[in-house]
Amino acid sequence: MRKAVHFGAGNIGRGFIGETLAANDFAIDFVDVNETIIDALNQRGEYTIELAADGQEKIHVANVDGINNGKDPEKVAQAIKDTDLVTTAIGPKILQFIAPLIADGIKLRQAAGKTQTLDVIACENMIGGSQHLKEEVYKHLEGEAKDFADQYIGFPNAAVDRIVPLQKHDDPLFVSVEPFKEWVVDESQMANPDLKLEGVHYASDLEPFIERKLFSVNTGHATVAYTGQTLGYKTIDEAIQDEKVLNQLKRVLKETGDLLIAKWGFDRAEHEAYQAKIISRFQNAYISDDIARVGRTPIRKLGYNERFIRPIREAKGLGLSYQALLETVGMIFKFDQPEDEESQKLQAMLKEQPLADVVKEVTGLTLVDEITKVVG
Ligand SMILES: NC(=O)c1ccc[n+]([C@@H]2O[C@H](COP(=O)([O-])OP(=O)(O)OC[C@H]3O[C@@H](n4cnc5c(N)ncnc54)[C@H](O)[C@@H]3O)[C@@H](O)[C@H]2O)c1
Ligand SMILES: O=P(O)(O)OC[C@@H](O)[C@@H](O)[C@H](O)[C@H](O)CO
Repeated sequence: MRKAVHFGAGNIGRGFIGETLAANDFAIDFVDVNETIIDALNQRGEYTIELAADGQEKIHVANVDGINNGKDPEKVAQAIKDTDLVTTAIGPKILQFIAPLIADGIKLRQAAGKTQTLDVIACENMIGGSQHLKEEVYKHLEGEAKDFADQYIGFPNAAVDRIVPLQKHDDPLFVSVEPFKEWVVDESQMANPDLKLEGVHYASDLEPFIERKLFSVNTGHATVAYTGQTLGYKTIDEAIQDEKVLNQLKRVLKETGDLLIAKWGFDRAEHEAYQAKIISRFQNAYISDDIARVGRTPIRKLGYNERFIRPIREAKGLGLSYQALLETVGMIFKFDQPEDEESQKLQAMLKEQPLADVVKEVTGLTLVDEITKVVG
């Protein structure tokens, strides 16, 4: 049986990556700092996924265990030494913290003379996720270890799509997921192109896929969250029932759709069908997804290359409309969730600094005037 090391035994980690790896006959070492989840994985060696749809089909994932990287970092490096594949779904901001562990694993492979090529796939909602992880890992490698990594380790970018809300069950491993799933990997960046997973699409160029996903699913999802929050809703399914929210979602998708079609030449009818599918996924009555989750880490979501600012910049560059995107950006600045550290940081910045300075700092943007108008 082949082995995989997966960082992040959270919602998408167990709810999608774990399912796909198990279906491809991998034994999985999940790495996480959540002790409850790691202990449960080690005690049971298996868990259950439920599809949130009519019939509520169950999928069984076996041959799993857990490593707590907070307590046992050496064990993680050893696991990487012996593995066939590394994946992550841990959050873009956390990649820098797991990078030293991956570097240590690469050094052990080098010391053991292990020349079997290995791919490290970051399954995060970000453009260039695996290549960003590579940069972080390389900060902990030098000399021959770097040469070894250049030769034998790949960091292919990826796009992963499946809505997995926060889980509220007695069983800490049970995970309810939407039936839809899409995982795309950049084949051109792979070190081991012979290892292909059933259920994963390998593309020669990931960029159109990741932009289509991030600027449709995630820009749209966040729009429902931020518009919903301003109207007092707590979950995506209840917010989207409000015509004002649905209308804002459609306006935003029209703008990102026009941009994606202009940039990548997508067929308009196909893209509109893709958008309609996304709206129906947000409306899934079997899923109750908290606005707090979907809107989480608003400073990250306001980033220069993220789901709002990048399409705004690019639409402006092409002379296309971005008014609805701009309006949603205005709402992000009002996202005030006591349990979200970034939201609290943003609110504190808004109290302490002039609005234009905050806008510039978080978006890295020169369109400060336009944004301050919609926030103000
Ligand atoms: N949930 C979704 O619908 C979904 C879909 C596609 C992509 N994603 C992306 O996947 C990533 C994870 O999202 P999620 O929803 O599964 O989040 P999550 O919070 O459910 O899972 C993240 C896991 O990482 C663990 N973690 C945090 N810091 C860690 C550290 N330093 N070391 C080890 N483990 C650590 C947490 O304990 C948690 O179990 C994000 O980048 C997200 O954008 C999520
Ligand atoms: O994970 P984030 O914070 O980047 O975005 C929140 C949600 O939009 C996201 O997790 C979606 O559920 C997911 O990307 C669907 O594929």
